[in-house]
Amino acid sequence: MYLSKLSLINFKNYQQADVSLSPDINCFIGPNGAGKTNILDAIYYLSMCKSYLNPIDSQNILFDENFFVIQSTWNNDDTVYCGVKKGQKKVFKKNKVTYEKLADHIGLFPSVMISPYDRNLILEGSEVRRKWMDGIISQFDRQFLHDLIKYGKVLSQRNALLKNMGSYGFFDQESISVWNEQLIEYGNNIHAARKKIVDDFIPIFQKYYQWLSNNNEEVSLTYRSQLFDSSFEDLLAGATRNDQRKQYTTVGTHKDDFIFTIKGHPIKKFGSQGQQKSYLIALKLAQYEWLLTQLNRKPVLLLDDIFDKLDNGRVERLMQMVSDQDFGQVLITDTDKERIDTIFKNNQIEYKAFEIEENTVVESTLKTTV
Ligand SMILES: Nc1ncnc2c1ncn2[C@@H]1O[C@H](COP(=O)(O)OP(=O)(O)OP(=O)(O)O)[C@@H](O)[C@H]1O
Repeated sequence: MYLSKLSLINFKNYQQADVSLSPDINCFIGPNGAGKTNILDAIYYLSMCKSYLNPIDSQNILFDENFFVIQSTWNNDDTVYCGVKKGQKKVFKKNKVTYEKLADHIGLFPSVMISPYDRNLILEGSEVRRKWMDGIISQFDRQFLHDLIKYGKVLSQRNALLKNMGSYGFFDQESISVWNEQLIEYGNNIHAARKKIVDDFIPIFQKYYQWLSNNNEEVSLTYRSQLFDSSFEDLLAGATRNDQRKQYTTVGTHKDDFIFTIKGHPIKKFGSQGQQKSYLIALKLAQYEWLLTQLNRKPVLLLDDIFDKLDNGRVERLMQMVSDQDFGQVLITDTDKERIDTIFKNNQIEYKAFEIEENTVVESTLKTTV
């Protein structure tokens, strides 16, 4: 699965851009703010029907315009179209046929982005990590996505009821129990799916981290959930008073977390910047391998600003890995032409280069040949 052609109209800083890509490695080079990440984000849109960076579609329209269009050709054959117009519903088409539900598109043109914004996975609260893990599962497990949406709806109804009862100063266990049943059903399914993926995911993730760090450091990932300690029924029963007092649901899978550690300690506190970055890259490469296995198609790998904070050994091992045949199409951004050229020449890797200047993408003459 690879993207052969990409055309942008009024997407972020691009009034118009047309790019013909190599099925292997593509590098986008330009100064800060040139629009390198925006190219990767356009591809992420085609894959996931949304921006990786800005969830508000209309804010991805070029300033002072009222629509954007992203068009693409995949494997020189399939076309995918994304159109956003202010005040209108987003339109997605595959081979000129409009999707009724965007969810039907997810998983057909998979991609994995590795970006400096992934730091949030380590630094922020548990919600970011749950969303990331749930996003992976949802790409191949429609039932999980359904259960997740239902769980969210039931949870907000239950919370609204608790708040309502709190403000009127009464508590009716029977009304609450109506929601408990559904919460338990969907919650147990979510827990089982998260547990399954983590069990399978850990060895893949560790394999990539070992490779990157040259077997130097031991890392782990643990799924933490209240459902490991008690059944959901017992948790809810035990939390009745607390829920009543706090006026929201204090137990359940919406409290789950994924704990990231290095040498047995939280990576957030005890990992260096390079180790944290390596950890995130290994997580995302594991995500890549996982999706490839589940979807049976190679995702496009989007590497944004990947070289920053990594030592030369890790950079070289990473580039050797992604240029290997296990990976398909790769897009890389960097500010430094010389660095790109040196890394690829040293590793005898061929690539196609693009330079970005003044909101224009130009195919570069820079190209290494093995
Ligand atoms: N809706 C928009 N309309 C016009 N320009 C936009 C819009 N959204 C973002 N931009 C511009 O896009 C540019 C940022 O692009 P991008 O993040 O792709 O840069 P980059 O080349 O990756 O930079 P860096 O090397 O600093 O990471 C900024 O100049 C920003 O003003």
